Amino acid sequence: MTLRLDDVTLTYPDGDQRLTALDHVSLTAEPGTLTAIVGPSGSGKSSLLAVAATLITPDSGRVLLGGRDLAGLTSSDTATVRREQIGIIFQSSNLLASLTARDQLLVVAHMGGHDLTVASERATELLDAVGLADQADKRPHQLSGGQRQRVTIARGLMNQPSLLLVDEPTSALDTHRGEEILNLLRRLTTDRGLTTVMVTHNKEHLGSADRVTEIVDGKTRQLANW
Ligand SMILES: Nc1ncnc2c1ncn2[C@@H]1O[C@H](COP(=O)(O)OP(=O)(O)OP(=O)(O)O)[C@@H](O)[C@H]1O
Repeated sequence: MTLRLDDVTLTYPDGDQRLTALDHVSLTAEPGTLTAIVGPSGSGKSSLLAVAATLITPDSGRVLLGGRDLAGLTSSDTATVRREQIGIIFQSSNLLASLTARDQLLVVAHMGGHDLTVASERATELLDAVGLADQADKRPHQLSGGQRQRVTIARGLMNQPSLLLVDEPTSALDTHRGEEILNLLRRLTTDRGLTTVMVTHNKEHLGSADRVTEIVDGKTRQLANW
């Protein structure tokens, strides 16, 4: 599904004033494409992801998913959209220490009230897709950082989202493992027709992106050559 942010402004309380985190931001991300968001610390990248994830309602402007304006939805409908259509891969992956890779995925299906037989097949398929078919019974401490990030990505895809939001997927990884994760995200985006929006600090990763949007002081601009 296409994600569209249309003239979105978001402010936070800042003493007795307001701090503008997103300043009339517009952005369109299409299915099967990977959009990278770059910008200095504090420029509004995480705020942009949080708005796209429906976790924060902007002060003004519209967020549309598949042409549907999310502002008109009740909070319970918004939660349903988030659960069924949006996969979120945030920096602190929050894998549960006591669960195997496979159970990290199944717990998502369990919370979503999904048929567990279908979920089990899906977990097997996803662990295979991220290259962890033979690591399914390992717990987080038995996996490398790159493998843990793969589990997080597979978990983010468990509910078959159409929009995948990713915050700094390689921040804890060395260059080689980071590249592998980028390649994986690129492949999953293409193969599954995902609309992927990824925040990254790493300029070397931009080659994998279809579009690169820079954000500075809450204002976006699309970079030339993308
Ligand atoms: N909950 C909040 N309350 C008040 N101000 C906030 C809040 N969250 C973020 N901010 C401020 O909004 C601005 C944008 O923050 P945001 O986290 O979106 O930037 P960022 O580009 O993701 O930064 P980083 O790269 O450091 O994670 C910053 O000035 C930040 O201090």
